Amino acid sequence: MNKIKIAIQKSGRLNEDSLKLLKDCGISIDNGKDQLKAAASNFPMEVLYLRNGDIPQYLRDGVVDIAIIGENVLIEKGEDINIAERLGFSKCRVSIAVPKDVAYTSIQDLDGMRIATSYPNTVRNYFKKFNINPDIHLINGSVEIAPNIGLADAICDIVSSGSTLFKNNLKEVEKMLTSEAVLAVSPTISSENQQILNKLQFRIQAALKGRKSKYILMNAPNNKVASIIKLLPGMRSPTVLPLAEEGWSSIHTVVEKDSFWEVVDALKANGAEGLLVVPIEKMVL
Ligand SMILES: Nc1ncnc2c1ncn2[C@@H]1O[C@H](COP(=O)(O)OP(=O)(O)OP(=O)(O)O)[C@@H](O)[C@H]1O
Ligand SMILES: O=P(O)(O)OC[C@H]1O[C@H](OP(=O)(O)OP(=O)(O)O)[C@H](O)[C@@H]1O
Ligand SMILES: [Mg+2]
Repeated sequence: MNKIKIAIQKSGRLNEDSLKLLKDCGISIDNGKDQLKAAASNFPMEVLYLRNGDIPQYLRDGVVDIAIIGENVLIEKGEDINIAERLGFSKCRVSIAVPKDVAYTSIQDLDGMRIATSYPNTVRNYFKKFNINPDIHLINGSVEIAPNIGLADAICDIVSSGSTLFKNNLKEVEKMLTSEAVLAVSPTISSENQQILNKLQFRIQAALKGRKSKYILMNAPNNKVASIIKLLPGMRSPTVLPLAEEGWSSIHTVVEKDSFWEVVDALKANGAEGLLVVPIEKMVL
């Protein structure tokens, strides 16, 4: 039987969330420890555990059909590779930072400066827009230490909380791009595997939508139901059921996590009682 080959980061920031997403899609992977290749038992899929940085080339060569990869890596070395789905985890940005005590006014200050980075193409392309030719020093890890050891005047690296920059006495001066984990597709994917990808994407979308929403249930006196319903979005419209106690109803609906607390405050102010909040596993619209 034909199987789709997916690349997952072997170890690092993306590994755990990538496997969790497959699990949330109902896909079980027989995972022998330290195996570089594994098969799903209930979905036509084979998993290859690879370095994030190597994945664009494997996609291009058709060694794998799809991959979960940091978008920033595609921007660096996979501009020709399509993104099928944005996955919402491993959010970060790629930025330029300089030592805290350096006065920085604009990007022109970096003309002729040495920049340490693992993302040379990203830096070059960004600086091209400003007509600046940077002196790039390629480093594969611990980039933030470069200015402190006299190796560079500035760095370009991933920033998330900013704590690595802070610990190394650096300040972020240019945000070049934002990134998140994405599902990338090989340009050579076969039509059979494209069918399997469509099935997978359907499941991913249901799992991601479920993560973004909560199911809430509440009680309210019947004379408050109309005003409460006005506050609720719902997938089509909220469900209203009579309670055993005369004059009361139970209202059920789906609320997006981002607006959740504002909605709950408004519901309480409008007479809702006994609110229950339940996580949603999947949402198929
Ligand atoms: N601090 C962070 N916060 C959020 N996302 C991050 C962070 N650091 C890295 N990422 C994202 O996770 C991806 C993988 O990062 P990680 O450091 O695990 O691996 P890597 O060293 O870039 O890759 P490789 O697997 O080739 O060793 C990055 O490309 C980026 O998209
Ligand atoms: O802004 P922060 O929240 O501090 O995150 C940024 C840091 O995270 C990543 O490193 P990671 O911890 O993945 O180590 P690595 O350099 O070994 O990849 C990245 O390379 C930065 O150094
Ligand atoms: Mg890293």
